[in-house]
Amino acid sequence: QNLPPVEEEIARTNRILIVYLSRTKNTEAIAEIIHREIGGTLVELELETPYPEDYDAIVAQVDNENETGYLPPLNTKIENIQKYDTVFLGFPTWDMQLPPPMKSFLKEYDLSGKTVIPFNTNGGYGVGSSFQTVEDLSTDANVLEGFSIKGGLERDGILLAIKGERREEVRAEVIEWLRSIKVL
Ligand SMILES: Cc1cc2nc3c(=O)[nH]c(=O)nc-3n(C[C@H](O)[C@H](O)[C@H](O)COP(=O)(O)O)c2cc1C
Repeated sequence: QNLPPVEEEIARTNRILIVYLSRTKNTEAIAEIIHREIGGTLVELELETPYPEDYDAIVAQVDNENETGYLPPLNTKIENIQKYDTVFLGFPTWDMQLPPPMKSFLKEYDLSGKTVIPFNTNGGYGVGSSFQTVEDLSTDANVLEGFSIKGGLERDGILLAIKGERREEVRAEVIEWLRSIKVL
């Protein structure tokens, strides 16, 4: 169709979905930066039964879920996943893996034919197997190069690290990445 520029821009942003999981809000900061740059629908993944607040308790639970392959049921429901052609997926590294709720999301929703773009924060140990698992579970999707950056390290009492001046530095890196994958 030949839409005028403003309508074309609205149609484009209507097809972007940004889904993220975040406990201490580092990944949320990245999601917000992306959203401010390119628009779209921003959705935080919520569980039917939230994880425990206590750090040792969540570590133990996630370990167990990873070992058994348990997929925690989601409270979040995406209406009309078909209307999106680009899906950003944001998550922290947990147990050097993709967090179980993101595995639940990818099992529940069919992203075939879409462009999938992962982004991640971690405690300094990298993405582990998480980006590979996004590839493996996004059947017939076009998975673009992801973005990863150091966030907090709850183990050492560092919760939200992507704030203030650091957030502005990170914003510049996110913009550079969005340009490099040609979505900006
Ligand atoms: C249960 C749990 C497991 C974690 N496992 C890892 C890990 O294996 N490697 C790592 O670098 N960071 C690990 N972290 C740290 C987080 O990846 C890091 O703090 C991230 O920035 C948190 O993102 P958020 O603020 O969006 O929740 C873990 C944190 C939690 C809560």
